[in-house]
Amino acid sequence: MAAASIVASSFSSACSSLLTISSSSSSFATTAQSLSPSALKFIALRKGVLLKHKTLLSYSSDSRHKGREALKHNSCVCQAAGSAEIYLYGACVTSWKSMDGKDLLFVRPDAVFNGIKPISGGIPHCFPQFGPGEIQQHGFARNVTWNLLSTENQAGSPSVTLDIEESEYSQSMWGHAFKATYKVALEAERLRTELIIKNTDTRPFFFTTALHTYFSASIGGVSVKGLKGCRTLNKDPDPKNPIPGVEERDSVTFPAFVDCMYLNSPEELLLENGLGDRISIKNKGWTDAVLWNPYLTMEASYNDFVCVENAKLDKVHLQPGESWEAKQVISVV
Ligand SMILES: O=P(O)(O)OC[C@H]1O[C@H](O)[C@H](O)[C@@H](O)[C@@H]1O
Repeated sequence: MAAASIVASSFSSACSSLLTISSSSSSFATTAQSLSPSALKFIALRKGVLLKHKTLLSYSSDSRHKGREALKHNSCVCQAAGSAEIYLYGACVTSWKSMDGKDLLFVRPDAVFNGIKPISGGIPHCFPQFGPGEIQQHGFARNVTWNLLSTENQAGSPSVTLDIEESEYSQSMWGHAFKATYKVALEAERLRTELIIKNTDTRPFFFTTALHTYFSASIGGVSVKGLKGCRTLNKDPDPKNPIPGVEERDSVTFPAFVDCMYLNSPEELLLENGLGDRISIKNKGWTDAVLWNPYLTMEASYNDFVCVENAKLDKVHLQPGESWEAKQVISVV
């Protein structure tokens, strides 16, 4: 799409770029913004038409989230029926607001938006490795800038599609050619994501992966239902040597530190976030789940979020030309 390619080329050198998608009954807008120390570039699309493209010469960097507030301040997006923000850096969805304007995702107060480390919050990717292992914790997909491939507005559901391929940086730690394609679509009271990993190499490879979703919460009131009977690998106390077990509770709560992997989890989990919201987390292809709350190891913020992560913890083996695909839909129920 022409407008999308303008967005991509305008922002290729930027250190941090943001897409905002929003929907309402009568209008649709996608904006892409980019921040560099001296210039903020801004593009707004409405019904697929390029509306604005301008460069602002300064921004304030003194907000808690270094640049995030400045970016939001300069966006012009209708939020009547929900909205979502996606950074090209890490293809990280940093905000998903429902109709009433409440943000159901959480960004940690220690998050930075300067491209120096992964954005700590929202929905970061873990790829091509979940957790510790041969390469850096949670892989590299969360700390590289993705390309904006296209934007769409299908039946009032705005979406963006991003991708990454191997680079000198990725090959310095994982020597394979691949393509990861990630689509994020905003629907009424739902956020849908689709991830496709393709082996574009001449040799087979394997990977593990996850969507490390941070939900806004009041941890004392949080419960996750749907995991009873699952085999577990408890990463507490040693993430490198998880302890096997079986989940026996109907409803998992968070009275202390939690870091646990659930194998062959169901296609739907129900999260009560302790703030009055009941959130359905559905998936296809994400066969496992991870629950994490750092408790007092992150004293400043542990009370305000819970991570419920769709994951693929068994190695996915792909032959040359093969693809793996998984979908997640989160919705307020
Ligand atoms: O600090 P990060 O690298 O983002 O990882 C944060 C957490 O992610 C997952 O939930 C893992 O299960 C945890 O062991 C890890 O501490």
